[in-house]
Amino acid sequence: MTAVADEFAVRTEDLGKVYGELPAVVGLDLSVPRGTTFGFLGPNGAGKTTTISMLCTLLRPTVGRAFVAGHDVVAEPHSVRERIGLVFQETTLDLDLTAEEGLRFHAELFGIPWRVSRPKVAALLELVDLTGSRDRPVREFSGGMRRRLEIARGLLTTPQVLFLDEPTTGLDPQTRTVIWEHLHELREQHGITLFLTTHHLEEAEHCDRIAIMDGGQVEVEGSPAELKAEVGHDTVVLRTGDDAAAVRVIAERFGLDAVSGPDGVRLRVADGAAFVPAFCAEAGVPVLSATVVPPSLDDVFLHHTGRTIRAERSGPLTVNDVGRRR
Ligand SMILES: Nc1ncnc2c1ncn2[C@@H]1O[C@H](COP(=O)(O)OP(=O)(O)OP(=O)(O)O)[C@@H](O)[C@H]1O
Repeated sequence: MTAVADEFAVRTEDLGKVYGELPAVVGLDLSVPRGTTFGFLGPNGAGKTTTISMLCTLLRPTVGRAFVAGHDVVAEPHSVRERIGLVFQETTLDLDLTAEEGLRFHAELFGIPWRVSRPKVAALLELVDLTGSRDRPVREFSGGMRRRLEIARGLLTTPQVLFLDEPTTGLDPQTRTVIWEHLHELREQHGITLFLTTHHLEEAEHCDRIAIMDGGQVEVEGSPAELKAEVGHDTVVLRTGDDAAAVRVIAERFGLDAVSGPDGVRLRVADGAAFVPAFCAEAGVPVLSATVVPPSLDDVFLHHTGRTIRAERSGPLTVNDVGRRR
């Protein structure tokens, strides 16, 4: 353990994992301050689960080092395990047990007797709004209730860091909002560090900082606001009386490329709010509406990787891909 590592909930140095010939995670250097929410944003196959598995001591790194709550994941796996909670992508709840029985059983697995865990179980069920359903079998729970119960289970051992792999995947937007309310509450009340992976842009917006991961590498890291500001352009959508003429004016007077499509004329411009009145003054065609859209995290992803997060990789990553990208 080092003093530097201890300041951070998670810290990695050149961490990497190779599966056979496949470099799934390459050269990862991360420092996540305690008490913050950190998100790994990337498409399927980016290496997010592999990273989280190494940090949780479930997978041995091929190269590099990682410290969680100040402990080395390879040299001190037990110390790491004592300080973390996990919420996996796939549900691992026992569907035949009631919510309360499941939590009690989990606490006993960690050697915590019922007389000790009982008040904690009650408080956690309350935290995730499941007190009224504590005696119902989990089989009867909705996806959102199951996920909330898994979050409660991840907290039973009072972790310093809670790892969540795709915490709200497969849930409807309303349930996602509820789960995020619980996660924010957790952080406020207990100062816990949340480390999550996601390929949902809205989920990434909840994080203090995100790392955009693609092809096993972190492309860029920062707060969602910083990353969006760096993209440096807005998207403007115009509805005009003559879209073809509007595209010509934009090219001739402003030197910008615009495209005309079913939703109107669309272009990228550094400052959309300044462009719209300037265009209206010069247009020479009626402007029916103008919309300025600030950059989204999808634009950030596109900016750094050359493709949208929704686009899947066309095939598995190879050693040559990584060589080219480095
Ligand atoms: N046990 C394994 N053996 C071989 N290759 C693996 C193994 N686990 C993952 N991979 C490969 O490593 C790469 C990264 O996978 P990983 O599951 O970490 O990505 P991910 O970003 O979590 O994706 P998803 O969002 O789909 O969960 C992928 O190309 C995947 O096929």
